[in-house]
Amino acid sequence: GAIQIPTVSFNPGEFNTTALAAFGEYIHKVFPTVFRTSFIQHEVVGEYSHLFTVQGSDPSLQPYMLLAHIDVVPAPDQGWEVPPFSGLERDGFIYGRGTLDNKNSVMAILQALELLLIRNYIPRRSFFIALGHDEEVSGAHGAQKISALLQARGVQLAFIVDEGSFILDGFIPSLKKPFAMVSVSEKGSLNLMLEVNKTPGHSSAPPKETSIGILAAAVSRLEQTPMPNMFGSGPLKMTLQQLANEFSFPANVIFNNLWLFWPIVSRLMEREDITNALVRTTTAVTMFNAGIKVNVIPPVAQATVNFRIHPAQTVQEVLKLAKDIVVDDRVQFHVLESFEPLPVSPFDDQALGYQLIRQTIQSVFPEINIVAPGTCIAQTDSRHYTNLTTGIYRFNPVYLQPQDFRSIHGINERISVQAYETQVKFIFEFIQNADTEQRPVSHLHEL
Ligand SMILES: CC/C=C\C/C=C\C/C=C\C/C=C\C/C=C\C/C=C\CCC(=O)N[C@@H](Cc1ccccc1)C(=O)O
Ligand SMILES: [Zn+2]
Ligand SMILES: [Zn+2]
Repeated sequence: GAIQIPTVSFNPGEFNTTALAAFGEYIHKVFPTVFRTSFIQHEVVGEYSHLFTVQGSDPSLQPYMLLAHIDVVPAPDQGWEVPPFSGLERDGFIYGRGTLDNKNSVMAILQALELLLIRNYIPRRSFFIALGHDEEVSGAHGAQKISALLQARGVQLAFIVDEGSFILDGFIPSLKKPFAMVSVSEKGSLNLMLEVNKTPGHSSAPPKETSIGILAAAVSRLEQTPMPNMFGSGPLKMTLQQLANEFSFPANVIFNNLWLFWPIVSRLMEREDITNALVRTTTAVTMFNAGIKVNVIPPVAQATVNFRIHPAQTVQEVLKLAKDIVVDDRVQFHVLESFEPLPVSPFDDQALGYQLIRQTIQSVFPEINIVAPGTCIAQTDSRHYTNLTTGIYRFNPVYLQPQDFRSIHGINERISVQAYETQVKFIFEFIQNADTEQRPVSHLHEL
C-alpha cells in the first residue's frame, strides 16, 4: 500500500503534494493503535513530515530517535519488470520505488510500534520517530524543520538511527561472508557550477576555442585527476581490520597487516567504484548545458560537478583542489551548495546507540558475526540533526548485494517479504533492547 502512493520528490520545493497528503492518511488507516495511544503525540511538521513523540515511563532515560523518509525519487516505467508504483509481489519480492529507499523503514518502524502497542508494551525510554518528506531533495522542509522544533523544545538525544548502510553481501570479492556495516560518519558534498563566457558570433569564422571546448577541457581535467586517496583517515581502516579474518588467503594476511600493506590496500580500494568512493572525495560531472543554435558560437557553457567529500577533508579544501586542477582563469567557479562531512560518531563499548544496534543484529541475524563501523557514501536526513546528538548511526537491517545497491534510485528496486518481516522484527527488538539495562557486551568475533 505504501509503495502504491507516488510520493515523488522532483526538485527542492517540488513534490507530489497530493501523494504526500495521501500517505499521511494511509498511515493513520493502517496503524490505528499508534495514532490513538495516549502516550504517543503525533505532529505534522512542514506540511507533510511526521513527528511522533513516544513518552516513555522512565524520564531519567535519555530519549533517542528513529529516522526514515516517505519521499522517493522519480521512477519512469521503462526497464521495470513490474510497474514501479504497483507494489506488486512477485516470487516472494515486493517490487517498487521506495522498497529499499526508504518506505521499508517508514513502514517497519510504524509496524513494529503498532505490534508492541497491541501487546500492551509500554516503553521505558522515550523516543521520537521522524519521517521526513523531502529527503531526496535535501530535507530543508522536513528534517531541518523537525530538528529546529526539537531544539526549540530543548531536546537532546542519546542517539539517532537512520538509513544509509546495510548488511553488505558480495561487495568485496575475497570476503567470504556478509557483514553488517553501521555507518558512523557521512560524506559531505559540494555542488560546483563551472561557467565559461565568450562573445557569440557566426560559426563560419569560429575562434580557436569556444566556451564549450574550454569548459569540456576543464571538466575532463577534473575527471582525469581524482582527488587524493585518503585511505588511513576515517573509519575505513577500522572496518577492514575488523573484517581481516573473514578474508580468504592471502587477503587475510594483507588486511591483518595494514601497517605493512596499506599502500597495496589503498590501491586495491580504488579499483571498484563503491570502494573508491570510500577512500576519496569523488568527482561526478552531472550536468552540462551549452549552445543555442547549430550556427551560433555559444555565448555561455555551464557544467555542474557533484563532489562527495571524504570525512577527512573540508569543503574549502576540495574547492581549492578543484581550482588547482582546472587552472584556467577563463573558467568561473560558482558554489551552488555545500555540506561538510559529518563527524565520526562514537562506536566504542560505551556508545549506547552503536551497542544497541550491534546487540540487536546479534539477536536477529545470528549468522552475522561481524558488525563494523563505516562511512555512508551518500547523504541522509540525519545530517540535519547534529545539533541534537553526537551519536548518529546509519543502518538498515536488510541484506544488500551489489545488484540491490544499483536498484536504489535505479530500476527494479525490491525487497523480499522475508527481509521486510525481519526488518520489522529488528525494530521490534531494538525498541525493547533500548529499554533494558545496558552492560558492556562482548564482541562476537572475540568469543
Ligand atoms: C570495507 C567496506 C567495503 C564495502 C562496502 C562499501 C560501500 C558500501 C556499499 C553499499 C552502500 C551502502 C549503503 C548506501 C548508500 C546509499 C543508500 C542509502 C541512502 C541514500 C540516501 C540518498 O540518496 N541521499 C541523497 C541525499 C541528497 C538529495 C539531494 C541533494 C543532496 C543530497 C544523496 O546523497 O544524493
Ligand atoms: Zn533514502
Ligand atoms: Zn534515495
